[in-house]
Amino acid sequence: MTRNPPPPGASPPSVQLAGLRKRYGGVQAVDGVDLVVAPGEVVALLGPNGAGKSTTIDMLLGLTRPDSGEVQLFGRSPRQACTAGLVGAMLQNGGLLPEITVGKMLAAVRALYPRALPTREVLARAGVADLADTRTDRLSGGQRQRVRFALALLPDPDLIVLDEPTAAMDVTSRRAFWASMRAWAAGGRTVLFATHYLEEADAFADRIVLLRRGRVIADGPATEVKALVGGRTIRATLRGLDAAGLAGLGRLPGVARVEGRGDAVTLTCPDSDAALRALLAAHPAAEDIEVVGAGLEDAFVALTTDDATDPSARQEITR
Ligand SMILES: Nc1ncnc2c1ncn2[C@@H]1O[C@H](COP(=O)(O)OP(=O)(O)OP(=O)(O)O)[C@@H](O)[C@H]1O
Repeated sequence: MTRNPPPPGASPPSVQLAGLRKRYGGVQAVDGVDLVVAPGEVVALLGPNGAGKSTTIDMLLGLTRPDSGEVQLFGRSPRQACTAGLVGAMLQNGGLLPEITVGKMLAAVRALYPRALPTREVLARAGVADLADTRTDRLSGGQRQRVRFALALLPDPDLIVLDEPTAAMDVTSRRAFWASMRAWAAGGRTVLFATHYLEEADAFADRIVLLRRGRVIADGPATEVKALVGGRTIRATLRGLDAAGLAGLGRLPGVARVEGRGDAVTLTCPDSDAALRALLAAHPAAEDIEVVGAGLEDAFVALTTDDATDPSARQEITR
């Protein structure tokens, strides 16, 4: 990552995280995250429960102080960037003002920003114009989320940060939400969003940052990360395989993860062709060989959960 100042005239990155760490008691929630997001990028922070997505986002926004490391947004501290109205955020537990209509709430919050979009425009952009006269305590879970999205759009920010934005939405609301978001981002704005869903990251982001146990384990274009996690599974019977032999399978080319149960082994493979050749070379007596396509979600879960037989096998996908 670049820690030098940008050349004169170049715009600074929208987000620059360097060596970010945060520990809660015995849990290392974030363990050395480096990330640079350029203006106009749409980045998904992807990872299972507890991977450190929300903690990273809270530090990025200046809501949680890192134990060590640095955060810069547009070359400024998070507080300076937020005060200047450069950043809009939609967090998991953000509240809405009670006993007031959506329209009135947006107008009240709008007055706090140095520059802000007209309330009517924000209602339309967030797809909640029909909720302007609805009281905030009468909104459904999905509607609340979309109103919170409207709040995030109010300052007309250059960067929007969303922590699991579609968590309470049904399929129709999800689609409508992403359509609004796409239209907003099309103007060259930067978007960083956290999600558990690989499909959602793939559909919307042009770059995926995969987190596991507070660390970045993959970072690249959605297509590359998908290829990394969306491989195939090889199953085979290897008679008399011991623990060392099982660990050895995890080191074969093209293999990301290995599981063994008795004589039956299952290999999760980003490159099943290379893995199969290597498997047959190492174990010519292998029997009952099957190669099956892994669903993207299944492969993602396999690569990011903590119950792998041989943790060293997963180092192959670390960049
Ligand atoms: N305030 C806190 N106090 C103690 N532990 C915390 C706190 N916040 C987070 N953690 C722990 O830090 C780890 C990372 O949590 P974090 O919420 O950042 O993960 P996440 O990827 O956002 O998960 P989820 O998808 O469930 O929201 C977890 O083990 C969590 O229990």
